Amino acid sequence: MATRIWDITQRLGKRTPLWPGEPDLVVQRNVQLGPDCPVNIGQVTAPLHAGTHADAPLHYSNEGVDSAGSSLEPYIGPCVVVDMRHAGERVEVEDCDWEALEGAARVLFRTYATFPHDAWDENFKAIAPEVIERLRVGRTVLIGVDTPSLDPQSSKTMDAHHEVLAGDMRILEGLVLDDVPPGEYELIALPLPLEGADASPVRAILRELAR
Ligand SMILES: Nc1ccccc1C(=O)C[C@H](N)C(=O)O
Ligand SMILES: [Zn+2]
Ligand SMILES: [Zn+2]
Repeated sequence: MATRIWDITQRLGKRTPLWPGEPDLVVQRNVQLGPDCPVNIGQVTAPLHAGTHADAPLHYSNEGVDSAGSSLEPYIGPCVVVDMRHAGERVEVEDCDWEALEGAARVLFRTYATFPHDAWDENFKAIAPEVIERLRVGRTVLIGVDTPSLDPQSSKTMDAHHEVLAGDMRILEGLVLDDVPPGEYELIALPLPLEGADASPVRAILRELAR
């Protein structure tokens, strides 16, 4: 039997919801295939936090590494998907099943029943910094969310991001977890080696674990 794969990546296009105030995501054609030209050639212009992406530490610290400088280790390996749909406006310590999270190297939080592909959701659930702190102490290396940020849209202090920084963990945002049952998987979500970039788009997938 072939190993099952879940694509947990948002499509990038005109309809991709963007953080308020960010410039449009544009895929354009610069060269057109025709009688005098053998190929089509395009160009993409996009905010680095559009769609499913990996924050680089440079996003929340001027001393942090950029997307090119980050190790790939956190972005590939065993992970746990947990269902947090029951949480309130923030995922709190008491909302979590700490038995399931014990020793988890990578944790993906599902908060949406249905991912909002067609509209920006300004009331997305944030993750409490105390949750990140506990994962940091437990040696988690990567935290992923199906929302646009770990911190609330209005945050000026980015407390959850700073807990991530303290543990030198990595972050994935904008995952699509609608079709993924809670449980253990292999995660593969590699950032591009973009120099000077504070984030990178990723193609994020989960693979069924061999049994
Ligand atoms: N575009 C922004 C403009 C202002 C403040 C934050 C953003 C973000 O994109 C947040 C991001 N997704 C993050 O949490 O890493
Ligand atoms: Zn981001
Ligand atoms: Zn972030």
